[in-house]
Amino acid sequence: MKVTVLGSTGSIGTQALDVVRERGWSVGTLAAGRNLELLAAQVREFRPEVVSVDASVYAAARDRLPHVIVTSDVSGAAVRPADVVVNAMSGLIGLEPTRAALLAGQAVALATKEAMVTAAHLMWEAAAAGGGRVVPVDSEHTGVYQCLTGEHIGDVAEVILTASGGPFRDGPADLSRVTPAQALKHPSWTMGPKVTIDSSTLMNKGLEVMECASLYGLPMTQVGVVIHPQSLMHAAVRFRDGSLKAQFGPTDMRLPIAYAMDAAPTGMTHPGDVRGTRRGPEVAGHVAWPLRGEWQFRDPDLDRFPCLALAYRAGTGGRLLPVALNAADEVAVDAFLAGRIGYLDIPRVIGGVLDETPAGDLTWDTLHATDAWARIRAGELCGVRA
Ligand SMILES: NC(=O)C1=CN([C@@H]2O[C@H](COP(=O)(O)OP(=O)(O)OC[C@H]3O[C@@H](n4cnc5c(N)ncnc54)[C@H](OP(=O)(O)O)[C@@H]3O)[C@@H](O)[C@H]2O)C=CC1
Ligand SMILES: CC(=O)[C@@H](O)[C@H](O)COP(=O)(O)O
Ligand SMILES: [Mn+2]
Repeated sequence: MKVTVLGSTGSIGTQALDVVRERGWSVGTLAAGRNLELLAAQVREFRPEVVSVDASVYAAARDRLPHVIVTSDVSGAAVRPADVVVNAMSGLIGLEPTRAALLAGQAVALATKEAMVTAAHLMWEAAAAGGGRVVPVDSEHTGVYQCLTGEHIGDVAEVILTASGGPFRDGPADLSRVTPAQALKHPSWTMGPKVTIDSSTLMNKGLEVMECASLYGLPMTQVGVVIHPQSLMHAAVRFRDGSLKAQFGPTDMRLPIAYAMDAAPTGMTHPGDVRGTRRGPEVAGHVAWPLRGEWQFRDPDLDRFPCLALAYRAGTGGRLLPVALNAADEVAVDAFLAGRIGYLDIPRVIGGVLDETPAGDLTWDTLHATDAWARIRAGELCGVRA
């Protein structure tokens, strides 16, 4: 199998290449941002024909990688011939390459949750127009996909996504003095900085509720969240007869990545279009992972973690609110990591932006205009400490 990995130097990207190595697949195209050191090592090992890098390091990349075609056109990289395209870019920058890949009829293993959060119907339109297919990489959404395999989407009563609860699930009571270093200590997963901070505020789970509704064509009211500190159950689906099916697995993203790569060529062309897949061989020695210990489940505390409520608000309101929420969150998380705002300013900034988001329908033009506006407004609100 020939693979493209966008965001190859990140947490998901490097693990996708672990799967490629373990399975003996080949790599045709890699896209990274600015980490030329790691990209050069990946080029030496996997020998892609083309690499894409962020425009700011294009000249340096050409000097450093003379034996490979270098571009800064990541959407162009996304449409190059491949059996599967793994999109592991973080943030809204991953949107255009996802759309380009779907329009070009690619099979996409999609980690970039922002695509389905902000622009689901534009993604599905692109898939319909170009013949592209998509399977989610996100651990909860592959869990839902696997639970839905062989079922009828009309029989779903509720989907439940698990959340670890993040590093502050049991304290401190006062979150106002939380530091970036504390928030970056995820209790169960090792991930990139943006998604790790989002996990600590429960915004990650809020984005995932929206992602789930978009992928499976469900209303927000049918997607719930439960805190499960062990991060071993990833999702469950409750059916109308009262039966509950759950997906469990070790906390290792290589399993969802491998599953999505196997499933993408027969993946979804429209919401809820779950076909399943023949599973590939054992991933990272996990077949015998032990069923031991205590597994706990409890409700999330929306007062302590207002980001989750903000995400439900944006997802339920729909239209341009998810775009504004996503942009405001990206700006607020950056500002928190840079020490410019406090931890509790994150929901304050996002809520302020949502309050002022103009009404309007989602198109590519309104998406980009709203994203640009929300980033500016969030930046202004970051300058104002509560
Ligand atoms: N990490 C995880 O376990 C999980 C992540 N996800 C989702 O997957 C996505 C990726 O997350 P994660 O891997 O943690 O993020 P990281 O921050 O670790 O990685 C982001 C990747 O995007 C690359 N990138 C930045 N700019 C560009 C560009 N212009 N062109 C191409 N690539 C670029 C970065 O490159 P560079 O470093 O070279 O600048 C890096 O390779 C997110 O949407 C996240 O929510 C979902 C479930 C689990
Ligand atoms: C691995 C994965 O899918 C992450 O999105 C994970 O869900 C983050 O952990 P939280 O449950 O703390 O958000
Ligand atoms: Mn997840």
